[in-house]
Amino acid sequence: MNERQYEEKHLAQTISLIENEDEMLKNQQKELQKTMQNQLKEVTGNTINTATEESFYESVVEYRQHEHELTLRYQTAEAKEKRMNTLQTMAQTPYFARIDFKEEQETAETLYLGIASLRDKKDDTIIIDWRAPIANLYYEGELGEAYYSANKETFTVDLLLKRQFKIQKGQLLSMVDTSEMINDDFLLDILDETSSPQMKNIVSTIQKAQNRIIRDTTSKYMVIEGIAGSGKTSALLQRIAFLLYHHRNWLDVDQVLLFSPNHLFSDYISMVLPSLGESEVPTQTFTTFLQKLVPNYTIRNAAQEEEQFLSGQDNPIQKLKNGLTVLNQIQPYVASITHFGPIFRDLKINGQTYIKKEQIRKWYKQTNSTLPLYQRIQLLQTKLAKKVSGLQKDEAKKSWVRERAAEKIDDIYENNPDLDDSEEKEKQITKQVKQDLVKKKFHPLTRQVSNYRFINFAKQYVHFLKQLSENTLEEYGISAEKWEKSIQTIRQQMKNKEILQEDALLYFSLLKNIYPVNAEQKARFIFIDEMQDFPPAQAALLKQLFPRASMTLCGDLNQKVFGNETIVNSIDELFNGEEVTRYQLTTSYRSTEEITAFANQFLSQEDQVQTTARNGKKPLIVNSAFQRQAVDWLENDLLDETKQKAQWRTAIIGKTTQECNELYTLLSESTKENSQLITSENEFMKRSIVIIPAYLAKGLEFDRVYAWHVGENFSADDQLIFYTIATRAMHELNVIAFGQNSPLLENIDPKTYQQKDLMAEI
Ligand SMILES: Nc1ncnc2c1ncn2[C@@H]1O[C@H](COP(=O)(O)OP(=O)(O)OP(=O)(O)O)[C@@H](O)[C@H]1O
Repeated sequence: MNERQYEEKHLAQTISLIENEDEMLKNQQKELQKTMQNQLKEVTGNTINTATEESFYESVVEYRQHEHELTLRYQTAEAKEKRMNTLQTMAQTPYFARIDFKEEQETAETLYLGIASLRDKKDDTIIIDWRAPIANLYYEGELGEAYYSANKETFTVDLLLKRQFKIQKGQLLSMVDTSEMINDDFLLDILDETSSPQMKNIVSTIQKAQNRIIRDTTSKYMVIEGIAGSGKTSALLQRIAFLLYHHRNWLDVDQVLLFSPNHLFSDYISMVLPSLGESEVPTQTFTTFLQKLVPNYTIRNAAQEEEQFLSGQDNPIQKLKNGLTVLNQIQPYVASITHFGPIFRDLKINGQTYIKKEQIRKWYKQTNSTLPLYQRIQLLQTKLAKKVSGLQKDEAKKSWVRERAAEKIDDIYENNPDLDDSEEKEKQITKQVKQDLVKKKFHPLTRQVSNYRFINFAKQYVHFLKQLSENTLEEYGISAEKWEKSIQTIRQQMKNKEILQEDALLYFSLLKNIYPVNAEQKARFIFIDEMQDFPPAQAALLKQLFPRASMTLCGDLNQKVFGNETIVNSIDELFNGEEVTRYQLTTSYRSTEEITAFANQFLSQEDQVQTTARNGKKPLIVNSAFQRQAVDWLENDLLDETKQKAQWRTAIIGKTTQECNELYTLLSESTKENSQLITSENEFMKRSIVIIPAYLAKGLEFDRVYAWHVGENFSADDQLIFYTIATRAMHELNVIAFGQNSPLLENIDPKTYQQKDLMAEI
């Protein structure tokens, strides 16, 4: 038997083991639904009959033992369900690599690496989880002396073999032995594959630099910077899977918060964790997160709206609020109002005042003045609750209550003829009815007290904004007049129960310092993707809310598409004095060398060394005389589907939604049928050709990209937008220009692209 035949046989045996375990768990699930007694009787019969490979179960005893071990391992129905999902994925691709090694005097061992572990009937390990410490030998070890660490100890082994497999649908397609890193051809093979509407995992080809990020369990705060397509998102998701495994004794998916820039992107990455055998971690945008904290207002996220992204103009007020300056002033502000107390409001029912704000302030002043504001407010709340209950007692004595109660009692006795009509019973019922009547009337008041609505938060927020120093405003170039005007707008918005995201954040932070807000404290790991578009104030709030949580931030300053204040420049201030581990990823796995070289010319940052993994065609710039000619060329080119291109996913990326809409109307009916216009983050990519504006395309990737209409609409300041568009392409990039020339394309090196001049063809 040669090596290939050996591996094929091993693969078949492994798949049968997987199927057997799956079968066994399925049966266990069924049995769980029956009674304990039936279960005991039936388990043996059922499951043994279903065993497909006779030799597998040598005896009932052995089988029962194995079953017992499985039961112990996957105790709950939920764990069984999860394991069965994993087994289904494993039945297609049980493993992707094999390592052989020898530990000191021991005999050589062979381990296969997969998305989860698998044991045979003797409980011997057949497949090891890629996240197990020893699996690191595959990602980092070289043949010969190699090391791995487990439980803070380092073990030396003699690494004898590293073999990679390509297995699909249970079939061994190829295998290759490699000495050092993951074999280049193997990686290239994977990178050459066409893209898919949903991101794939990279478990079989994780690169050394990515592996360090994924397996870092010591850094509390981590910042990953890297060029477009260097696998930041991939590493981040693999890291989540790794941490869920590493901390499996206590970490649950609901303790992981994953922030993504928009819903379209969330959908794109949603299958990665399930494909690794993990439950999906619900991805959220910061807006949806904040909305839960500020439920009384509808949050508008103008920062992510297209106009702003396109105008490229900074909105100084928004910039100021999204930075750390204003947020940092909340605590001192709250300290400054503690003596006098916050702005109170009358407690009213239907316009009638029951407790005046002046009275509330008096009671506030009686609370212990050495305590911080939020504790004094808690004491005040207790006092108010008592007062409201006193008011209720007084109310119960009023004539309307007596009259309504008498009516009710008549009704009660009429409807319940058998009811005990003794004097005592009637007295008891009357008391209850009176109480209920008063309670109902006072319900709005009790709610106001329990929700701390005796404080006028909207007014307080406005007061906070008003006292911001002129110096602070000046720093951001904001005149006092402009500031005042913006405050008026906020007032109006809040009256309409609306609030801008940057205000909602500050408003919530203010609330949090005035009374004890019950925000969920569960998060232990926070992940932020595309951090270049995540303002510092947002990260700071997360840090305040979850002080124990570890944070992983990743992004690329070069793909900053919103003209906002960015976290990247505030890292030092944000993590003031705390250690932040920084990682850099400098190889692009997405785009070919040619596309990367072309796109790099639009970078504004001082750059790191960059490498790429693959080669392809140079990007093509198509110069057309007018729009119709450009559309015709585009439609023709889309039709030209050679065999390879037939499977490709294509994006036509416009600078604006408007331009995308316009292009769509110019397309022929047949092109329209085959393509999908995406203009909102709430849509999903369904077709293989999408027409999409730049700000929605960030983070996504396509086999082929057409940058639509790169003319005078792209100014010299739009470099980063253009960079983001160009780096969405994996294999082919076309830049379609018409109208006046764009200053962007003026100074680029002619050696980095090919050109097609349609004007000459007229
Ligand atoms: N180690 C790897 N093995 C195979 N493919 C990889 C590897 N690392 C990254 N890739 C692939 O490269 C592409 C880009 O990865 P990813 O989207 O994670 O990069 P990114 O840095 O987040 O990009 P962007 O900055 O554009 O958002 C994906 O198709 C991903 O599968």
